[in-house]
Amino acid sequence: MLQRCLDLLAPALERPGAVVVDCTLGLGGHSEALLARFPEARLVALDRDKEALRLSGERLAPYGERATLVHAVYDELPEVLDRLRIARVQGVLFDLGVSSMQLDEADRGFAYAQDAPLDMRMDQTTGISAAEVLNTYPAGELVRILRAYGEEKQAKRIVAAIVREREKEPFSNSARLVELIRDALPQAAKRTGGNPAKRTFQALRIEVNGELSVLERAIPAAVKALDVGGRIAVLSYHSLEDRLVKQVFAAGAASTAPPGLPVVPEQYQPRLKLLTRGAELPTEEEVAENRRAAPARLRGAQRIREDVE
Ligand SMILES: C[S@@+](CC[C@H](N)C(=O)[O-])C[C@H]1O[C@@H](n2cnc3c(N)ncnc32)[C@H](O)[C@@H]1O
Repeated sequence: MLQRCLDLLAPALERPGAVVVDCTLGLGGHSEALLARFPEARLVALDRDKEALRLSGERLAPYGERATLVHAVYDELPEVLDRLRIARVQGVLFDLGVSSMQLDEADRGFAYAQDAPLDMRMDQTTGISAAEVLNTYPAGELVRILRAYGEEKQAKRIVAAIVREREKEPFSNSARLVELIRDALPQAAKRTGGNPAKRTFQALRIEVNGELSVLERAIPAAVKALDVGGRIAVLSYHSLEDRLVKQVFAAGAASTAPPGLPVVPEQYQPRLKLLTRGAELPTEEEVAENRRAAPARLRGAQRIREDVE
């Protein structure tokens, strides 16, 4: 889907002095593709994970001053652009979720397939770990998180088992949680939806990193940073993220005029034009090449009007 992101952003970036922000640098694959495809553009790339910045810094070193890498959470985009004295940008890309590096490095605790300390913080310099969430949150709060962020139908059952177990001994590693979930679920629930621990792990990761609240602030901030004509592309990997992106784009693309006006004045006109019909999905070939791309959803929009303050 990288190619489609690049095509979607292209009309805004094929000009001298264009600035594109990669809000989710990761290992720098998308950033490198942006620099290669748009030779006249400057890249600003953010990641909250210092290890990602270190690795992609080496990868992007050949691009010299065209690439500026910043350790930041993506809802800090307005402050980052202020510091760099960049007033407006022509493109923004989000490739949400965790990177393959984070999943593959067992000791980060994101993967349910390997035993590791239950950390799950993307920025290991701040915040609380997944183990602390499991060991300290009240049962009702854990049920809410599993339902809201994991869409886990068996939340009550799983949380009852967690609370029972943590009283005997606090959680520290992933294998014990995976085993507990497998034992807690009824047979029928185990047969559907892949690994039974998948939804709980997703929910914990979202809670630990405050992912949805950060995204809720970041997408409108990114739209606001766009120049008129500028474009934004967002790749999301679960329905909660995609729903949020869809809502922000739909609100921007709608007129805010009160009903009954014969002519819609400028301040009520839409600020965004949608560039994708619904969400675009990966092709069969893309999924065959990379199984982690299977749940991807791409949405794009173009800024077509200034805000009227
Ligand atoms: C799916 S990966 C991006 C992979 C990247 N496109 C590449 O080509 O390697 C998502 C990255 O976004 C980072 N990330 C997730 N949430 C973030 C946030 N709120 N602020 C900044 N970075 C974030 C993660 O640390 C991770 O490195």
